[in-house]
Amino acid sequence: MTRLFNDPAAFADEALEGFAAAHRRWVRPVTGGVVRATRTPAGQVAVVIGGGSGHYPAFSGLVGRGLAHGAAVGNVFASPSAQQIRSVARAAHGGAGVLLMYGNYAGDVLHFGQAAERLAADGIDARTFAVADDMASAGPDESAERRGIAGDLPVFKAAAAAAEQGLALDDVVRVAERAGARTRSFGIAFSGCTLPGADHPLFTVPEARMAVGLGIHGEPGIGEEPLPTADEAARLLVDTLLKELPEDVPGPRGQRAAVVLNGLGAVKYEELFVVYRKVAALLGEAGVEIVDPEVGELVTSFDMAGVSLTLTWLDEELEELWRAPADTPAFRKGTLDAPVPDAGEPSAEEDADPAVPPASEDSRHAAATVLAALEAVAATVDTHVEELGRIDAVAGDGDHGIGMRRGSTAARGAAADAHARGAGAGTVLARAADAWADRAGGTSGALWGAILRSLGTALGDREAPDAGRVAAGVTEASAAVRRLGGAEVGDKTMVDVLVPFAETLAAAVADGQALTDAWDRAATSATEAAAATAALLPRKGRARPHAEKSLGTPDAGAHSLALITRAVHGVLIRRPHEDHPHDHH
Ligand SMILES: Nc1ncnc2c1ncn2[C@@H]1O[C@H](COP(=O)(O)OP(=O)(O)O)[C@@H](O)[C@H]1O
Ligand SMILES: O=C(COP(=O)(O)O)[C@@H](O)CO
Repeated sequence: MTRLFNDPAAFADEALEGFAAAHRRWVRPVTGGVVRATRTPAGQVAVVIGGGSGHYPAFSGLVGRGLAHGAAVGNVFASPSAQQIRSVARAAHGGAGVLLMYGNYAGDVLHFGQAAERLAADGIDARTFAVADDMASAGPDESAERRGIAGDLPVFKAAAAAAEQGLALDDVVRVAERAGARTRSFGIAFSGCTLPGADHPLFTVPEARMAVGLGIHGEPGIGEEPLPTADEAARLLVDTLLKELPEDVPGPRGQRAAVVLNGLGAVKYEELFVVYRKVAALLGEAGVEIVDPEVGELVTSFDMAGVSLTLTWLDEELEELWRAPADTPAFRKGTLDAPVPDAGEPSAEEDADPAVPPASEDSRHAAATVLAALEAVAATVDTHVEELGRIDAVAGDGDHGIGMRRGSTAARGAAADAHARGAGAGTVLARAADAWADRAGGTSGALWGAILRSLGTALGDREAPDAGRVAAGVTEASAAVRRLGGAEVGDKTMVDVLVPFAETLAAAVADGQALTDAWDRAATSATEAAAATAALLPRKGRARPHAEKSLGTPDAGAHSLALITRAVHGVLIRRPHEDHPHDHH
């Protein structure tokens, strides 16, 4: 249970604010997260890590000398937005490039990838690396699909220590890749976490049972077994990790390994030590030499009761990097001179109030309908916020409603602002797109940003947005989401709704139907397609490792998209004159 909070929607921001206030010796707040209190030395690669809130000390607690140069922090269990990441990276940059590091989740991959592109456009050499250590989330033949859990720590540390040694960006990336390839984790859980403001946990485990193969977002385990003793738990963790060694490790005997026994939030340190005692004995029996073990809370999931074991198989270089000193709020090793905080550069803020480009009267008129549509989107998301969270919690992380509400509310606000300043339909949509992606983060934030951006580009600020333009915009939005997320029809994502919606709309418009009627027909096909996702097995995103559990429940993002198309139709009916904007002339 998370008991102490104010407005749940403000929880992540308020936690970050308090964290920064409490750790001024190490960090200073910037837009989107924190950076080291000390400036990144000129010529040193900056390692910027990040992810959702709710995992402390990941990610902000790992910022300091010897570890990360900055951390971008998203909302609860949602990746930070590309804009947040870019802002943190610009503040952390020491002139020698940036390596962005995060756990392998759809939202993080999308936003960190976009941030790297924006940094490149700013003239900063930026690379990305996703940690994928969790053995439970995909088999060895699909190891690139694995999610990142407590293996984040040794992989981040290897790369950051390499940066601290002065290695060039290419070499820091090489070290990250090598540490990632040699790091595996596996975990077990006894109860799920309860998000701030929620009244029940994201999952429960029956009395006297344990979930095997945990995630760090309240995803249920992939299996269930009787509750073990501490020694049995240790044996399960060690045996699982020893079953899959990296390609270039022929056997455990004689190998040296960094070991992390991680508590997820509600397992006592004493319990962890009882388990560790047996972990150490079993690894010793297998002939593994343990190097600088860490036992404690390193990557958590609010109050989830669970524990995971991580091994990084060391070579000479990785061992030196693992043992190198570090001084961060939550992770210290060896000794470093006292840091000398400096004010650093002012954080790289975006132009807060960019001018609105000129627009034709037709387009400004259409912008009022666009604003009404975005108001209807925010209202329908608000009405269904709990239902969306519930659907997402069946096999995902339960935050779909929260993320969609943050995004759609921000989009409505930005659209209203742009409209009030005389923007055309294209600009209103473009501003709404940026606000949605920036405020929501997460997978759906990135994808909804792309949807609104595509529509905005198609409508523009000049021509009257007739049915043909709207249909072309929706078709481009469908292509953009597939391009960005890599999902196709049948993968059980919003793509299963977006594709039939776009195709039905385009076909009806090509048949000569008015926009209102064509949209009505397309929204009906969207509703049917969303319901049909219940029968699918997820092949992308958070729900993938829990494929069977999701059978019978529709995809959350597919469902929210269908609700939105229907709500927008309500606006088109109320403002049918927008079907025929030229009637005014
Ligand atoms: N690769 C992808 N392509 C398109 N849509 C995706 C993809 N991965 C996930 N989704 C959609 O995103 C929805 C989840 O959105 P959100 O709650 O923001 O996710 P997360 O919490 O994983 O960031 C899913 O229900 C699905 O419809
Ligand atoms: O949940 C996280 C990010 O993944 P999404 O796909 O955006 O939900 C975050 O907590 C770990 O970075």
